[in-house]
This record gives sequence, structure tokens and C-alpha cells, in this order.
Amino acid sequence: MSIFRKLKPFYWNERMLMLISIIALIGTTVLSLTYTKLLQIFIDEVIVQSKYDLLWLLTTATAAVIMVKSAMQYIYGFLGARVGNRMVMRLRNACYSKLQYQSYSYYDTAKTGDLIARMTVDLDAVRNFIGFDFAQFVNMGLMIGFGAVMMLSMSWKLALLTLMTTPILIALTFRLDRQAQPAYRETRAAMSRISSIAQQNIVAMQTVKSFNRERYEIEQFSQHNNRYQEKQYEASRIVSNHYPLIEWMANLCPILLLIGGGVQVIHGSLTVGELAALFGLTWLIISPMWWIAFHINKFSQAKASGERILELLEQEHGRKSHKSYPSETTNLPIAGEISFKDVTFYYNEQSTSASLSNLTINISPGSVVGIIGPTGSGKSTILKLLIGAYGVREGQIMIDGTPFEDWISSERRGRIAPVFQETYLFAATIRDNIAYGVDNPTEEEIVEAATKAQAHEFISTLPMGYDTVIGERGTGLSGGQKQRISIARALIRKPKILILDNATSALDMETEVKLQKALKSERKQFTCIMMSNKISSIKDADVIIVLDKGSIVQRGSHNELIVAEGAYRNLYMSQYEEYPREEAVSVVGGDRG
Ligand SMILES: Nc1ncnc2c1ncn2[C@@H]1O[C@H](COP(=O)(O)OP(=O)(O)OP(=O)(O)O)[C@@H](O)[C@H]1O
Repeated sequence: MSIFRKLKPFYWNERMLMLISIIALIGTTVLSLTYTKLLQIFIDEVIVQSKYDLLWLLTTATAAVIMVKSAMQYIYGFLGARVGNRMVMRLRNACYSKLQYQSYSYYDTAKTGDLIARMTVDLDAVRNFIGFDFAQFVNMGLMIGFGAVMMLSMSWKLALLTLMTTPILIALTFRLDRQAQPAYRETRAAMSRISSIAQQNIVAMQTVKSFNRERYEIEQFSQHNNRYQEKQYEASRIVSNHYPLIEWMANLCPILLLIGGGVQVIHGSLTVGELAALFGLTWLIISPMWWIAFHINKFSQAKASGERILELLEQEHGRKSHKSYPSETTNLPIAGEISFKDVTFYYNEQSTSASLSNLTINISPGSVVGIIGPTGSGKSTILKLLIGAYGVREGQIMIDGTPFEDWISSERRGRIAPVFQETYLFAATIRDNIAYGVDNPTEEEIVEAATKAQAHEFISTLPMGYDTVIGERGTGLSGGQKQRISIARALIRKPKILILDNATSALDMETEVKLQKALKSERKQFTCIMMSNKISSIKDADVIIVLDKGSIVQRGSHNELIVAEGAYRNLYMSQYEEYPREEAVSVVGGDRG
């Protein structure tokens, strides 16, 4: 029950509704018990004593009982659903908020399908338990209790005889819960794996199809689906193994009553009506006993699901993102000076080599810095440190002379705008995708950002312009178009620090030059860090930093680096070997384009 205790804040507000719902359910139970009394009066007085005038009264009383019972059943169903839905809404919101503020490193290993399964299938299991099954539990306990009291008041000897098997039944249901719980836990985990595989497959469908791996994917999915089925079988086997025993024990009650009660009727110590009433009561007690097994089953499933939801809610993974992230840009004065002092960074304890080693960089406000290096040299890692995705343990990063930790957790954080290497666009209009960078931007601001990002021109040629709806992950647009929209999304923030991580890799030379010119015209507005593998993207930077295996191997302007022996010149030669003469002449001649 500790799981449901921990989930209490999510349903405790609804305790009044829960109480009314439970009272309504108890009402229906008590009314069900009165049927047996009416039956007793009918046999002993109407039939045996021929009091026919009581017939109408009994009929009217039975009709009234039925009506009140249905009204109570309606209240129970209506309020139960309301409690369950409200609770699940709160829980889902809490899970969603938790996911928003989870650390970046959490998402290094998180499985999307698993998270979605927790927020849908698992939440539904908990909703059903809190909304309906919990009330049924209470009701069944009371039904057995009331029924037993009524039986005891009519004939305590017969009651004891009849209910002899009850302790065994209770022990069996507890055993069922104990054994079923791990099986349901595994079932839920298997379901999560299935969701993860399906989700990954849908996202990677292009790759799957282009490599003709449909059959392989089907086999993989089928294996996991089989595993899920096996886990389900295991859970149902445990439940089914218990059902016959529970049924047997439960059915022993009316048999014992018929033997004991029959003997008493023969000896005249019990009327036929009383035996009929006791018989009715026995069934009213037995049926909840059967149902207890069913509801225990639901309880075990809800517990397994509750555990998974709590795991999501309680998980703290690495450095948390800051809740104060402002969606509005701030007017606090920000210069945009960045300095890295002897920064060494490992992603995790298991890493054998540092992703950045002894990095010392000083970037003055309003300057453009190009960072170039081969793949895996640490460019994206610098971006991740600058957006606060990971904490620095060795060395120090300062912004405007303020230690990074203080700076990033302040309002100013909103003035840093990254454009990631992998462009992510939402399934929405182009306007909404650009506007995502800030709250309620004007049309002029959207067009201005798109124009600077060299996106306005192509957007205007689309039949629906800014209202063009793009598919999930930006389908319907070329790679270069997606990159320009994500640059516009960053520019609309009017950043003080703009970081472009290979963000122009898909642009043609002409568009890239135009974009660089546009950014250059703004150069005093913000500090710009451009990371790239391409010399053409960074050669106009004030300073170029050349990285290799996480260390700075060269720094200087393009003109300085091109004439010096080293990594930059080698890179240049390899990228421009097709037209070495023109470029060499223009560069060595000092023409910086
Ligand atoms: N989340 C991560 N966990 C562990 N190691 C990582 C992680 N991300 C990157 N790395 C490692 O850090 C090193 C630097 O990676 P980074 O992504 O910064 O390189 P990069 O220069 O941006 O490469 P590219 O040009 O290919 O994008 C690589 O060795 C990489 O394997």
C-alpha cells in the first residue's frame, strides 16, 4: 500500500467524492442484503401463513429497493470516474512537468516508448484502481462483514459452520497478490519494451525501408511481442491456478449451510424462510469472495503500474535543468563575454578519455568565434556546457565575469540561443516553429527572424507561406530549409550569445554566405560561436579555434592559420583541393570574402 500512500497527494483532494462514492456503493450492498429479508417474509408469512395482503407491500418495497439501489449505483459510477479522471490528470501533468525539468543527461539513456507507456497504460491502471476497484474492495469487505453479522444474528451456529472456509479464502487471496505482483511488474516492463521498439521503428522508418530491413524489424518486434505474451501467460497462470481453489472454498459455504440448515429445518429449529434467507445471504457473501480474487488481480496490476509512475516521478538523474528558464527574454544588461578556464570534461565516470581537455578560451562580447575540428573533437560538447546541459567539475566557465552556475540559473539564461546540429521541428506551421523561441511574437518579429536566417524567401514561395504545416520532425522541408527555420527560431529570441553547431551544414554555398553576411551585420548585437567541420562556415570568424580530441591545437584568424603548418591548413587543403589555386590566392592575398 506504500505506493498508494505515496500517490496520495494526487487523489487526496478528492477524498470527499471518494467517500460519497464508497457510501453509495455500501448503500447498494446493504440494499442487496435486504432482498434476503424480503424473501424470508415472503416465504414464512405470505406463503406459509397465507398473509396475501402483504404481497403488495412486499412488491412495492422490492421495487423501491431496486430504484434506490440503481440511483446509488449511478452515484458510485459517476463519482468514481470523476475521482479517477481528476487524479490521473494531476498525475499525468506531474509526470509531464517532471520530464520537462529532467536533466539533459537523463535523456541520454531515456527510452521514449517506455516513458509514453508509463504516461498512458500505467496511469490508466492506477486510475481504474483508485476510481473503481478501491471502492469495490471496501464494499466487498463490508458486504462480507454485514452479511456475516446478519447470518450470525439469525443463527450463529449455522453462520460459523458456513463461514468456516473464509480464513482459507482470505489467505489464498493474499498469496495470489504476492505471487502475481512480480509477474505483473515484468508484464509492464515487457509492454514498455514493445512501445520503445514501435516508437523507434516509426521514427527510423526511412532507414528501415531504405535498407530493406522490414522483415528483420518484424522479427525483432515479434520476439519482444512473444516475450510480452509469455509474461502475460505467466501472470494469468498464477491467477488461474488460484481461481479453482478459491471457487472450491467459496462453494463449500452453501453446501455446509444446506447440510446444517436442512437438519435444523427437519428438527423444526429453523423455518424454511430463514433457511432461504440464510441461503441468499451465503451467496451475497460468496460472490464478493470470488470478486476479491478478481480485484486483487487489478490491485496487483495497479501496484506494478504505480511503481513505474513513482519511479518516473522520483527519478533524479544528474544535473536538473533550471525551473526558472524564462520564456520571455530579459532586459538585464548582458555583454556576452565568455571564458573557459582550464576546462576538462568527462561525460561520465566510465569515460576513459576526456571529451574536453584543459580548454582555455576567452571570447570578447560581440565577437564571432569559429570552432573547427574533426568529428568527435568536442565541438558539440562545448555547446552542451554553454547551455548548462552538464556541469563542469574541472576548470571554470565564466560569463560576463560571473561563474557559469550563477549565470545560467539566473533570468539571463534566456539570452543564450543554441542551434543544434540535429534540427528538430515540431509538427506545426512554420510560423509556430519560428515563434517557439519566445512568447507571443509579432508577425514582424517572425518575418524579421526568418529574413535574417535566409528563410523568408523560400517560405514566401510556399503556397501557404508561414502557415504551411510541416510534418513530424520537419518532413516536407529540405535539410537546409529546416536548418534555416531553426536558426530563425534562435534569432527571434534576440540572443546575446548565439551558438550554431554545424547549423549550416546543409546550406548551399550561396545561402551560407548570405546568412553569414546577415549575422555579421548584427555582430555587435551578440557574441556568436560557430562550430563546424567546414572551413567555409567559419573562415570569416574573428578568431578560429581548432580542436582535436578535445584539446585546442591551434588558434588565430583564417589568414594566420592558413599560412601556418598544422591541422587547419591540412583541413583546408583537404576541403579545397579541387580549387587550390583560386582559394590559395584569395586567402594568402588577405581577401577574407
Ligand atoms: N552523451 C554522451 N555521453 C558520452 N560521451 C559522449 C556523449 N556525447 C558525446 N560524447 C563523446 O564526446 C566526444 C566529443 O563529442 P562531440 O559530440 O562534442 O564531438 P563533435 O566535435 O561535436 O563531433 P561532430 O563534428 O561529429 O558533431 C566524442 O568522443 C563522443 O563520443
